[in-house]
Amino acid sequence: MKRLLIENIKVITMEGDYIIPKGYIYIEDNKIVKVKEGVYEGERDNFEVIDGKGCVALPGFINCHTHIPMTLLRGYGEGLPLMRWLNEKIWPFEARLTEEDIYNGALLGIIEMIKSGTTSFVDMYFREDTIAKACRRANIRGFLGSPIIGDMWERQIDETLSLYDEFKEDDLIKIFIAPHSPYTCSFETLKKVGEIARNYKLPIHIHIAETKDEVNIIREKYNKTPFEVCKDAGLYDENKVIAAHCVYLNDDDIIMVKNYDFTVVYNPQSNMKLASGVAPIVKMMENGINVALGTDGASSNNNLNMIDEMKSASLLQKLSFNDATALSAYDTLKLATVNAAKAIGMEDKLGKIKEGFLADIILIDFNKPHLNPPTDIYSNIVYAANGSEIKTVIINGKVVLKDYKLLDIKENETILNANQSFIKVIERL
Ligand SMILES: CSC[C@H]1O[C@@H](n2cnc3c(O)ncnc32)[C@H](O)[C@@H]1O
Ligand SMILES: [Zn+2]
Repeated sequence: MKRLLIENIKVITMEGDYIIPKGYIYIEDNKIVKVKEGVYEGERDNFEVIDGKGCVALPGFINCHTHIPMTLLRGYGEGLPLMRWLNEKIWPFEARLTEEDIYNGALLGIIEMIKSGTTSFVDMYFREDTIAKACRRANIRGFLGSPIIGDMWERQIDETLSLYDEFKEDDLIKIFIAPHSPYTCSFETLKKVGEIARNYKLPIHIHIAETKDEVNIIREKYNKTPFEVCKDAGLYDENKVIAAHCVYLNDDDIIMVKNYDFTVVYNPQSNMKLASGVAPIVKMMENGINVALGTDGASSNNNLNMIDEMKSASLLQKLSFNDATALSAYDTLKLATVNAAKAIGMEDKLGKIKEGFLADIILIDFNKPHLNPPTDIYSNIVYAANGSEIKTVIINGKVVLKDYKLLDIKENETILNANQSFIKVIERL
């Protein structure tokens, strides 16, 4: 059995607002066995010990909406709104990606995420089998959905089912079903996806109501809102749904989705960058809808940093509702941890530092000028931190980042490979 002890540590448990001012976290294999105030007094033979002095422990962040290999498209297709961005720049580039490029982009994204405190991500992209390999290489949790989009949907559903077969016993990888959106999937496709999700108990990961253009396209085709179309196709019935964006929803949509197991994933930076709009997150939360947080792909953000995203998330709601009390720092932290764990059906295993939970933990180094004085640690993490303070990252009980250094992955080589992939794709265009 592997034993890991983190001592002299302040712990933000995310169990209510319970903070342990100075204590220890004791981990056996991949589970948290003890979280306690004070000094560990048991025996110490065969232990890995981390001194957490000056650090704050937090559950690892769960990025609930990504397209991880899109790190290769960082800075590509700048300055366009969604539909032009996709049609003119992104989709032609993606059509030329090889499996190797996808692996290189995924590994680059994964190390960027680990170094900024993310320990799980919910992804939608081509070749999730390859992305799973990158997850295993880096020891990160991936909730992976192979896209269902356009006319090839029957073959794409088969792909999802074979991935499900391959990974159903996996510790780190879980397979989701991922219809791209109501504007790129037919009604028949959405119906079939709903059925498959029910039969195999696969959570659904989809984009809904991201832009006004989408709402207009759907209104013209169906005379309904995007949320109504998905409901009428039976997508929500008995299924767990994780819907990215949800910028444009009316009061009836809000009342409708709150009756289902439905999580809205707020992507503030992507929505600002593509000028898609501001999702009414405060209103959704007041109505009891679960809200989580995602970065979206690196091409519409342009990073995968959840600390950065939290700051935008909170500030944008305050500005949009003209209310400084809106989306507090603590509630914003919940979007990236507790609410995210609920979104992926892991609320009894992830999102808190709690006995019996999986050991996905990050240590934030508060010995930094910009994090002092530590008057309000929630506010310092959400508004003052920038990700560069993530000193140690533990995923599934394994230390993957220690003293700011990745233990198992060569960072420079990963960067080089991704840059070479980008150049090769451009040559193929
Ligand atoms: C078919 S895999 C996922 C697909 O989605 C594209 N994408 C990336 N960001 C967005 C977004 O904000 N809205 C809609 N689609 C998006 C990505 O480029 C892939 O083609
Ligand atoms: Zn997206």
